[in-house]
Amino acid sequence: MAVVYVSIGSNIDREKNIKGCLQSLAQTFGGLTLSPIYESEAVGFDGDNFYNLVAKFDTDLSVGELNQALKEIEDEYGRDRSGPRFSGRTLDIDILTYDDLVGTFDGVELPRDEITKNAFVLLPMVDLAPDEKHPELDVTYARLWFFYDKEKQNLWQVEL
Ligand SMILES: Nc1ncnc2c1ncn2[C@@H]1O[C@H](COP(=O)(O)OP(=O)(O)OP(=O)(O)O)[C@@H](O)[C@H]1O
Ligand SMILES: Nc1nc2c(c(=O)[nH]1)N=C(CO)CN2
Repeated sequence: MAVVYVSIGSNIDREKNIKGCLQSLAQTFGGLTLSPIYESEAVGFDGDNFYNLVAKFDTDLSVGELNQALKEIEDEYGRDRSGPRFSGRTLDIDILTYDDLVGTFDGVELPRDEITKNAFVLLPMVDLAPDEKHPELDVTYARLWFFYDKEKQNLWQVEL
């Protein structure tokens, strides 16, 4: 069994899509541990605010199989892959870490570099695993958050 952390985001029909995503993930992978949900402004493009969270679960799937399974869940929620990379999205699920793997596996870069770049990924990761170490940097997530430039992004916790 591998322990996986994934980030989940939506800025179109976001409450419905996030709730549906969590149901589908639970159905496919069993028990999930969830961070709080955060709202933040769209980073990188001018669009509606996002909801984001991080989920932790166990899986026997390989990295490639997991990536495929997550894409199928994205597709269930009407993900349109034809638009520009930075545009509104019904549902985005990205693998952040898979055990302590470092490198590129079936086209998936691990750990995902958004962990250290975006508060909407790093803060929910800190909520779930403050004392765990980032596999590549060998520094705890709590420490990464301590050094994160908090001016860079405004985000606030929401209840669905
Ligand atoms: N850590 C990762 N998690 C998921 N996909 C990854 C990762 N690293 C690389 N990839 C590759 O990037 C592709 C992402 O495709 P997708 O259609 O989800 O793009 P996107 O969601 O528009 O990009 P992003 O999620 O970065 O905004 C995946 O098929 C995968 O091959
Ligand atoms: N706040 C926020 N901004 C984003 C997000 C996201 O999940 N949250 N995802 C993006 C593309 O993956 C681009 N910008």
